[in-house]
Amino acid sequence: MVTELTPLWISLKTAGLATIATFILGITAAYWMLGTQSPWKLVIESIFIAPLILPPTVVGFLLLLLFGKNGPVGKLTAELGFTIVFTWYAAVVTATVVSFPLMYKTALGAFEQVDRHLLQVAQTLGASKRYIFWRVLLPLSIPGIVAGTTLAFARSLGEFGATLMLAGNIPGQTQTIPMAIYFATEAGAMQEAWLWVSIILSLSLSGIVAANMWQNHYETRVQGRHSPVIASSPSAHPSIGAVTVSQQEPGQSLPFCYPEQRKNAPGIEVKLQKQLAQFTLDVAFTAQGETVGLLGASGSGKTMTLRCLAGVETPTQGRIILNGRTLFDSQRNINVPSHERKVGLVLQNYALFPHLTVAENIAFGLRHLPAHRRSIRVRQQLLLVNLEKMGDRYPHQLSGGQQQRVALARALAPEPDILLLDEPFSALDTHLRHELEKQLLKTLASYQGFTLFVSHNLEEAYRLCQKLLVLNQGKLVATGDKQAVFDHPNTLTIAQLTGCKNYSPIQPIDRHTVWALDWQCTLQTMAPVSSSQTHIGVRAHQIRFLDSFDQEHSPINTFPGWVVWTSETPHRMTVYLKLGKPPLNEDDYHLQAEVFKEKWEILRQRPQPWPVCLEPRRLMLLHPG
Ligand SMILES: Nc1ncnc2c1ncn2[C@@H]1O[C@H](COP(=O)(O)OP(=O)(O)OP(=O)(O)O)[C@@H](O)[C@H]1O
Repeated sequence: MVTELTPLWISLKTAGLATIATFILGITAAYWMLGTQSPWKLVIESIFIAPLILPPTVVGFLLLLLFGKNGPVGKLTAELGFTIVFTWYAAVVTATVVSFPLMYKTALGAFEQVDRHLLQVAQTLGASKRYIFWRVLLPLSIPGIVAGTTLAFARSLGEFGATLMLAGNIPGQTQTIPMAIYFATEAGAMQEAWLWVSIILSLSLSGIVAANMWQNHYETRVQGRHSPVIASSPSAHPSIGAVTVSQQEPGQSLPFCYPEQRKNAPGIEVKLQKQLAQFTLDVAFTAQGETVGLLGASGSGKTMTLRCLAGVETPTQGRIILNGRTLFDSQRNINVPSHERKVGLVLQNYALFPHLTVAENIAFGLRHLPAHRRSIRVRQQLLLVNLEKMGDRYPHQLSGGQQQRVALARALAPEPDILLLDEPFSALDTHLRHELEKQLLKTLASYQGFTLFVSHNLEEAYRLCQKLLVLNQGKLVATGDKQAVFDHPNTLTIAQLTGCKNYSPIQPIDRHTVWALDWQCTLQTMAPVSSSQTHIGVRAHQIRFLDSFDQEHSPINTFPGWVVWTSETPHRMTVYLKLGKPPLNEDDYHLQAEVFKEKWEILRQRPQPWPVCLEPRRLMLLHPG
């Protein structure tokens, strides 16, 4: 049996060209779909997917209407002096159309898998959409795209029905392997049919096996590789080895100092509203070259505020002015894109680019610099965060604390006007938190811009920031110097959000005396009581235990207190107390007091009740809300 091999070449030629076309069209369509807000999105998506679910003969029929001599494309090509129908080009067209949905869907799935935070951070590092596509989105989608390309090739190779209708079965011209199989079987030439079946099976299966093997290999390299998977342009890869240590070494030479408010530092003025389906953010504040803590319960709008400042979220209305530069103004229709805002963003999960080394991550925002200066800056940033030996590592080869420092170095490298830190310590253990807090303080000491630090942790915010903003359900309920915010919370909500655990409704008795309804006691206050104040509060660590109880000579606001139950931490004891009379059960308590363990060891020896003093200067009179 001598078999003419042209079906093999025609199949390879048409499938190869169709795969190239599908690759370009599928990725372009997927990328467009990823970013579009078009109301026709669903309809367009259905059209993209249709060739996958329609019978091939229907696809062929529709293509015939389009490319036939009376169809719009057919007429156009006729005018240009050629026809597509019944040529091998027609086989390329049909193979492209039927394999397109596979490429499109797989590429879209791969794009959607890429962590959105990576793309947002890339924007804040000054990268354009195009740069982000080539440098972040595409490299991170490679396994999906390879899978899509393989499937598209296999599908193109196997296309039969639509090709038969549009290209026909012309031996030596349009006859592909599937047609050769069909017509060999029809003619009873089973050996020939078997040969073609074996060829197409080997081609398709070996393609899929090769793609799977490559994918496994790729994933192994991504999880534990030592060299980049995707070759990037040399300009984007600074050669940090070329920099000598005689360069400035900020990490070593910087004297440690608390980041004082910088007198001549530029400022930020923020007034913004963001309306969401179930939530409204409404904040206004100003700050100048200082570290400001943004405190608030979960869901109070801290991250949303940060996102609006970073430009990855558009406020519904308002104004953001940074160093005299308007970043956003709804009235003047100004919305500076994220990549032009000069903001540094450090997220909870750090969002390091997993396919780039530490040095490449830091260099990401330094594309505008010439290679040697970029290399120096990367080196400086590595020194600043004490990671000078880690430049060649990949993020997965770093500990959580090291990753956090890389994220900080990356955000600071382009010298942003504003540094936004979204709970950067939340993923770390207590020891590391403290270490990195010290590191952050040192780093911020050399940073001239304004820092907004989001945290749930009151003590952390207190240690790191000079000024505090307290958010409650989307509204700023307190702003000001941290000590003032903690000492004079003003409202019940601020007291609670700043960690006050003891509060009771009050009835005023005179200008400096109230009846605390929940605690069942009369209290003298240092501050005068106003009629609009509805509650009184005292912080747990400010409750005093006196040595002895003397009705005559005890300080004012001293009451007998019984311990209801206790809760222990490594260094402190929380003591739940009932004032005035013994508790009925373990839920019957008035106050929580916190004492160090040493004090507790002394207290616990004493007979109850203990003299509990709520000093007038420690009592906070609170407005509602
Ligand atoms: N894309 C969104 N669409 C609709 N609502 C959203 C969206 N993003 C956030 N929200 C809502 O906005 C509110 C504020 O969210 P945000 O993430 O700013 O809170 P947060 O204070 O940072 O909370 P946490 O401390 O838990 O991170 C929440 O009620 C949240 O459900």
